[in-house]
Amino acid sequence: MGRVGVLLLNLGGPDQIEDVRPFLFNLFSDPEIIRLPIKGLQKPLAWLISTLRAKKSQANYLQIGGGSPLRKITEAQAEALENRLTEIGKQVQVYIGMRYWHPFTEEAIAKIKQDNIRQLVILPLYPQFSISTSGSSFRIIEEMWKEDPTLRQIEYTLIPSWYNDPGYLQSMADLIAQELDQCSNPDQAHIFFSAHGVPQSYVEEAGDPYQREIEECTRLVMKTLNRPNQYTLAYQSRVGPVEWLKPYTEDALEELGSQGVKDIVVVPISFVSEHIETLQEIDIEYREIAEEAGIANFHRVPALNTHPVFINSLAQMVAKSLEEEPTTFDQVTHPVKNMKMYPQESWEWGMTTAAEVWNGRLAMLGFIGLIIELVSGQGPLHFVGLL
Ligand SMILES: C=CC1=C(C)c2cc3[nH]c(cc4nc(cc5[nH]c(cc1n2)c(C)c5CCC(=O)O)C(CCC(=O)O)=C4C)c(C)c3C=C
Ligand SMILES: [Fe+2]
Ligand SMILES: [Fe+2]
Repeated sequence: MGRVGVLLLNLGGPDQIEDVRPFLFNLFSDPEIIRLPIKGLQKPLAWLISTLRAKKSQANYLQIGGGSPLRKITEAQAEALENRLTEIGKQVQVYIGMRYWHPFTEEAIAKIKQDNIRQLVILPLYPQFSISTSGSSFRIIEEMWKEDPTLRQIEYTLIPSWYNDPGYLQSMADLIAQELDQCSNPDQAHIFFSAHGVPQSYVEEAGDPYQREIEECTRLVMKTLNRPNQYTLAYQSRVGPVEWLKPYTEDALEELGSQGVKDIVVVPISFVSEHIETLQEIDIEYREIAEEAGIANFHRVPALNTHPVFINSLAQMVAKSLEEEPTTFDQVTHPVKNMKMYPQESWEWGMTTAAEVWNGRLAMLGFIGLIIELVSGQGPLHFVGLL
């Protein structure tokens, strides 16, 4: 057996404030994030939205020190995983491939080639699969594989999602229990799972398994926790004009407040590191909404980061995956039958409901409106909440 590697996939985040706009441009250039029916519109629209959104997004990053902690945390996770793998007798090199910022997935793959890795485990740091996250990363890797015969000589296995892994569930339950025990009346506190949202159409039209995996994951975390607390699942971080998975976090908080709930413990469930949506959105924005709704005691469970039980669970998944038969990307970029990744034949003008909806949306926004917005800073994108 030749050299062995693990490729950790993650989203990436701006390291400093100047990175915010180009980071947003990369994000909105991804057809798995904004699904446009015409390829040629993707880059101009990404340029427009990233330029218009940059100010608001920068203000949020400034509230958490001017950049995302994601790179440092992911590096610490990679190092901890490598050490744990060594302890269990596996000599493995761990690489980090971010989708929208440094170190990019392309850079990681170049190093993997250079280091002459013969066997590779591809492990997204997203517990649940979504077309918009793991799916998008798998797609660009698949494209690199198709174009490069040297890469095709690497044997690889891929772990599409691991929301039901017992070690992961245990580490989540441990952190929740610790936070509950800081409440004055631990059994009375309401556990509030806040998952990152996706547009409803991903689940309903494109067959994204994300919602099902999130629901199953929260159920399993509660089972592992084995406490009598009530719990709620809601979805945060909606952007843009379309409907996202419901209930929205802000609505669910208000509802709990009106029911007289006084203590909540918020659990970020779709991401394993601290990042802008835990440190800014939950800790600042949602805390304020909760307090205004009368929820006096707002607790938040920290992200897993380098929790030893969690790192060990990743090491065990890698060790198990190394024993498995090598796979092919097609098996994995389509973990669910009939799930629609981009590009697809049916994403043609007027051919599908999705395309029709987009035709309507684009017509509705209108390029004139976009120009008004650019010049005045006020217009349709403000109105629909993209900015
Ligand atoms: C499982 C987690 C995530 C899903 C699912 C997801 C889908 C998704 N996101 C956007 C738009 C944006 N996401 C942004 C930042 C961001 N997204 C995630 C995770 C998921 N996104 C993380 C962890 C981060 C932050 C990284 C960091 O800097 O720490 C942003 C930029 C920030 C902002 O301006 O608000 C946007 C925009 C869409 C449209 C989408 C599903 C289609
Ligand atoms: Fe996101
Ligand atoms: Fe956000």
